[in-house]
Amino acid sequence: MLQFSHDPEVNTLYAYFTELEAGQAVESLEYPAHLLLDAEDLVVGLRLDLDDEVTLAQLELALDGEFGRLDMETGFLRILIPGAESNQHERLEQTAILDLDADEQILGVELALPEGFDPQRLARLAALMVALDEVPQAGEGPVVFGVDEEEEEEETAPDVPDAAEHAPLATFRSGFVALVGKPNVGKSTLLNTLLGQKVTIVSPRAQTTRVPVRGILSRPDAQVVFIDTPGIHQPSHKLGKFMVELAERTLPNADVICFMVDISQPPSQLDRSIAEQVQRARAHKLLLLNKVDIPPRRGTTYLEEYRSLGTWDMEMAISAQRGQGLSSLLDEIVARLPNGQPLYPNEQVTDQSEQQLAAELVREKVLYFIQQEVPHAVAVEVDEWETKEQAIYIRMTINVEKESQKGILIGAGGAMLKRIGSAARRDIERMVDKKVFLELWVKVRENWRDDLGAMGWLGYRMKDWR
Ligand SMILES: Nc1nc2c(ncn2[C@@H]2O[C@H](COP(=O)(O)OP(=O)(O)OP(=O)(O)O)[C@@H](O)[C@H]2O)c(=O)[nH]1
Repeated sequence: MLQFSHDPEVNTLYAYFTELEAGQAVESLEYPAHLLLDAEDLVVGLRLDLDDEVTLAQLELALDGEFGRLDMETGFLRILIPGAESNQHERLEQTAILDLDADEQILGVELALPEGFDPQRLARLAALMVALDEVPQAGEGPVVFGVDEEEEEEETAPDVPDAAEHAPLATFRSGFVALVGKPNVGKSTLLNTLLGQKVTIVSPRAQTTRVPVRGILSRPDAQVVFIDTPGIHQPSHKLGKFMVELAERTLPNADVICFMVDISQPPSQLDRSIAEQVQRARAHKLLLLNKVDIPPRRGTTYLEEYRSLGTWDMEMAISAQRGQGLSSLLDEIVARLPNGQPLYPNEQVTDQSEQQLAAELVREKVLYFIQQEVPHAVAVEVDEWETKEQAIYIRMTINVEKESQKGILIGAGGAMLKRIGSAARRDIERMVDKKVFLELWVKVRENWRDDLGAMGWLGYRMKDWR
């Protein structure tokens, strides 16, 4: 487990490798530390320069996860958030304090941040941040009691009043809102943040979303049915063609189209051609300039270039990841929906079943942990789902296209598959609120992405979307 807390009052970042309770940490050690940074100078992890005094046994918690790596030669312990890459680091002036328990296990680290440190540089850690209940006392270790989910939602999701009581139906609004754009601009992140829960998977890799996913937001005056679409791209196989076709099909039926772009990057040819398609639709058209939290390179903003891609009812700068600008966005969307009755029951949040989402969560972990092309060749099937009183037993097959991909997925001694399985299991448990036993198998289905029969078998069938 990896979690962080930030206490701006004492300008300290805490990283925990286990759930801590008051007084658990009884001893401490000090070592030089560095912040690990990504290409945008944002913190994605930390490095501790350990020495021989620290034994491997003491590092069990720090290394028992998808985040910790120890370089035996240098003694560098690197803690990196899943999916991140770091190519630079920043040495901290003060040594880090490692908190140890009675068994001398290293439980977590306290890092004094440099003076004037901009907390926005911790943005990448957002998903792993927990509330700090109490400023730790020296030697006592940080005190944390899990995430307060309600509080977390309030921070990110816009304030949506309880939908139990409707406005009179004559003034009630409802309709479909398509989220479209090229891969990786943040469409799925936006949907999850708007709904305050995960209904669609997210990854740093392009072409994560494969089929349209509906996310339903109900409030007293309106029901908005968002459609997260696959990123429109130049397809190189039948699966890609299927994904793009499904995304394009949402355009004619949408009441509002949110054309999403990544404002930290200049527009590409793909942005231009998607903008042209959007312009041809009859819907209201909003230009969403996402990722405003990323500082523009050399002060350049691409606002004018994006603006000139079409005629927009409105443009809005947002950060889907941090929830910035989303309340006003929601109001602007609702104002453009037609009068109409709710399309789904109030309590329904998505059209995805738990089984579909669980399979997607497994694919999400593959996208996080495995490099190169392999994740794109993966399709996950649920073979068995048996709900007992206390637990759910799930068996899934991860399909790949080649034997070599199967090898990568399983990893040495099955290590990679284990890693994927335990990360996915944790997420599925959170979703179903039950203990989960997850069994994963890997199977080769040669070139399934170019085989319509196999695609259909794996759930990518055009007639299901007519
Ligand atoms: N800095 C920053 N990153 C973001 C923001 N929104 C999304 N991201 C990141 O951008 C990457 C892509 O996000 P997704 O939501 O999967 O993008 P998508 O447009 O749905 O991608 P496809 O499924 O490939 O079409 C992920 O690593 C997100 O964490 C944002 O507002 N700011």
